[in-house]
Amino acid sequence: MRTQTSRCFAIVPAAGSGSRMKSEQPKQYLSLLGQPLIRHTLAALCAAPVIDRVYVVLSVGDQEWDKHDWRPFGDRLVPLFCGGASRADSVLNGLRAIADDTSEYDWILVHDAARPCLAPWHVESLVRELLHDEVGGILAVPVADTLKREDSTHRVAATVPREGLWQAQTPQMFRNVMLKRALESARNVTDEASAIEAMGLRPRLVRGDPTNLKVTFPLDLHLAEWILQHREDKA
Ligand SMILES: Nc1ccn([C@@H]2O[C@H](COP(=O)(O)OP(=O)(O)OP(=O)(O)O)[C@@H](O)[C@H]2O)c(=O)n1
Ligand SMILES: C[C@](O)(CO)[C@H](O)COP(=O)(O)O
Repeated sequence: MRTQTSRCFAIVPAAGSGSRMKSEQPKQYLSLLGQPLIRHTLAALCAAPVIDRVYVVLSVGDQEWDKHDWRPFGDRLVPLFCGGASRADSVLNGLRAIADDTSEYDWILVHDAARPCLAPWHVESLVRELLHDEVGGILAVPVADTLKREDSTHRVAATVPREGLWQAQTPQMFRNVMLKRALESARNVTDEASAIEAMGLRPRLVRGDPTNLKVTFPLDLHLAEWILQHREDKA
């Protein structure tokens, strides 16, 4: 799955505050099956043979990282204390921080710290589908529900056709140089693909599944727990 000229690296933005979780701790450190949530995320990425190294972007003032033992991951895991004001800023700061250790044509897989249920097959499908792609792409799932647009009174203004609509997930995989250029000129993007699209390019959609959920609201923590427990039961 590798080419001789380019390697794959992961960047994990983990400098958010998790305001929608309404918890005292940043959500990436909340306990999930007895471990910090982010540990599940990093373990999944560090276990992927196709990924050379995992860089985790933490906020400059992170008080939690050093309270945990990360030695089992060895030098496959590198913390960078350079998070920014937005997710896009954190990713861009991370890319700048690793510039000397990566080449322009290496692949970068950006994955939210807040998606702890990443499975080996998610990473394998993404890399297999995109390794020879000119643009890169993202994991995503087709929208399954009927979509409604609201009016100002919370009544249905319209039913929006869902054909061709997908929900973006992570990892999002792009060439180092292209991603850096895209994020340097991007404004208010919530994912890497949006920055690439703004350059006139069209990222590929690689089908994932809903188990790779983002922990955003308190209920999601319970869903993530259930997913991981049942996946472990199957192993
Ligand atoms: N300035 C920021 C904001 C977000 N993130 C990271 O981006 C990922 C996805 O963002 P989201 O789920 O929105 O996390 P938060 O910004 O922490 O949550 P909220 O929007 O509820 O505050 C998370 O892993 C989060 O830590 C980041 O690295 N730097
Ligand atoms: C990148 C992302 O996970 C795709 O679904 C998502 O956009 C990031 O979350 P945010 O809440 O928009 O920061």
